[in-house]
Amino acid sequence: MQMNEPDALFGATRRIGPVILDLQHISLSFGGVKALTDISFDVRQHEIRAIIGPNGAGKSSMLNVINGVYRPQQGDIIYRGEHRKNMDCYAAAKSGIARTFQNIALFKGMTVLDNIMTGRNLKMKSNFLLQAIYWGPARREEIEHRKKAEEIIDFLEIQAIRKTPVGRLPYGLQKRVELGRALAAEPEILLLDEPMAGMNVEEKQDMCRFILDVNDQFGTTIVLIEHDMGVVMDISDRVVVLDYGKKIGDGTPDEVRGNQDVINAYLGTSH
Ligand SMILES: Nc1ncnc2c1ncn2[C@@H]1O[C@H](COP(=O)(O)OP(=O)(O)OP(=O)(O)O)[C@@H](O)[C@H]1O
Repeated sequence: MQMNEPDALFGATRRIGPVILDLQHISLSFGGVKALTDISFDVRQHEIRAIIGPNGAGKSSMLNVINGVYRPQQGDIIYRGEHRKNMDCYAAAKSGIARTFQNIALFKGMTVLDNIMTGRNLKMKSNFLLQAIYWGPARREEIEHRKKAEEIIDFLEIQAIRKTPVGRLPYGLQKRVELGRALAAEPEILLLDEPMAGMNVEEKQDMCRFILDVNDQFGTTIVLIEHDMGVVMDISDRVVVLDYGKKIGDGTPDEVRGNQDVINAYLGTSH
């Protein structure tokens, strides 16, 4: 699919920009298991890009390649024009790629505020010693970071639970806190692994609204894996479809909906 005129495709009101992440011919195996075979797709600045596919299709593996958890045996990753054979977790986080996980990865005994503060770690400049004695620049920095965390708490409408230990919260709210922690890193690209899994309808609506608001108000580029087709088709600009580690579709929600290979893959798994 030709993507030369993004504004024409996405409408004048959206600020979809140039390609910022380009994955070319990515292949990844675990022993004899081919998780990804020759996958290529790109992500444009400010867009919401979904990755869908049946169970075991390779979606999480793809996110893990993007943020450096997995190193592909073949292929290239071009992020902000820089070519790499693989990403490195720290470098990915440092250069603006944040993510949430399929299974919530928060510190359950810590409060909402403190969990969100952990998302600021890479932004902290003062050294460990200054932080430990909470002196001078470290103190000023801490105040700045807390202010940012409080802004995120307001944005996600979780003021009432800011001092509650995360482990005491219902699942839907924990997912929202996890989003908050990822946002605290002020990412350029946000990777969301099944942000709505296990949620009821109301929680899903809230999460959809927050994802759209993050994209709209902060201009964050979003790459998400989601099983709920209604959600995917409603909020995504473009969708890439994987099946058994291969790409079988890529395009706008309407294009993907009409793709016979995609229809077959989904009908096949439902039997
Ligand atoms: N660390 C690993 N070690 C061995 N095999 C793995 C590993 N991670 C993924 N796989 C295999 O790679 C394939 C793709 O898995 P992956 O989790 O990426 O799929 P998925 O589309 O995210 O599935 P789901 O929707 O069920 O989460 C599967 O066959 C899986 O068993």
